[in-house]
Amino acid sequence: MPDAILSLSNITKQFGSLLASDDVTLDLRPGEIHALIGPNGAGKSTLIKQIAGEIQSDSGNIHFDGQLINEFDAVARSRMGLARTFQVSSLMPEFSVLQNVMLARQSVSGKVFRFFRPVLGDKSLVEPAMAQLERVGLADRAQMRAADISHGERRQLEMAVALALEPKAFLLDEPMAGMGPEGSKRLTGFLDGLRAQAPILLVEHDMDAVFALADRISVLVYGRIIATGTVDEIRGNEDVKRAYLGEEA
Ligand SMILES: Nc1ncnc2c1ncn2[C@@H]1O[C@H](COP(=O)(O)OP(=O)(O)OP(=O)(O)O)[C@@H](O)[C@H]1O
Repeated sequence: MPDAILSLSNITKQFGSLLASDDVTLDLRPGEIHALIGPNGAGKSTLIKQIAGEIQSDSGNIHFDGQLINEFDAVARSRMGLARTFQVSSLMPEFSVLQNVMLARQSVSGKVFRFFRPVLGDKSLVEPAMAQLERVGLADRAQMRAADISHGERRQLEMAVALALEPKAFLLDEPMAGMGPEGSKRLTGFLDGLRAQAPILLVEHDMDAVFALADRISVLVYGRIIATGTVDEIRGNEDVKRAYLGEEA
């Protein structure tokens, strides 16, 4: 079994009397899509936030790329190559589509700028940024303001920004949300290929996408992982059917 790039051991997080993460242990291995599913309020987003460093766990350890990262803040984790995407806040709406990707590129280029202007004038960033836009199918929108593109295109742009960061792992929180059937299909195909670049921890309610993509699935219910396994194992698991999948499986 290949070494995990990301591993959580015995993570707990309590909000008042609510145990949002209850002794969670899971890992993400090279080349895989590991889906995290579960009912509303099960604690999926809370877990992603702890991995990304946005909220602190009460106990447990998180290792990423061979290091214990419990004490690292979100910026440090993202610099290490942990890419959290599909947060609209990560885009700059007034900048062009191309400029958004250029800004992401410069953050990994090692150059430090205090202001945006020098970045946007750096011609060496244009070509790699355009290449990322080509990959996600957004090259023809390069000069539009990020604020003016469609919802689906914004998702593609977030993906291009994530790619530009050259991450070692992706954390994707409901990428299919708000997408039409056509958009979901396109994104599913894209994510399928993306796992070759970096493994993906995928939180998603769209079960068609999860069953099509996941190498492994973990099921979270009331903050606890009740099962981890392949698509077939999870579909056939009686506890999972009772707690979440019901007729859907
Ligand atoms: N900052 C907070 N303070 C108090 N309670 C919180 C906080 N954040 C989340 N919760 C609670 O923790 C539980 C888990 O929430 P979380 O958003 O992680 O679930 P989820 O599985 O992502 O749900 P969904 O599928 O609806 O997005 C919920 O009961 C939620 O109300």
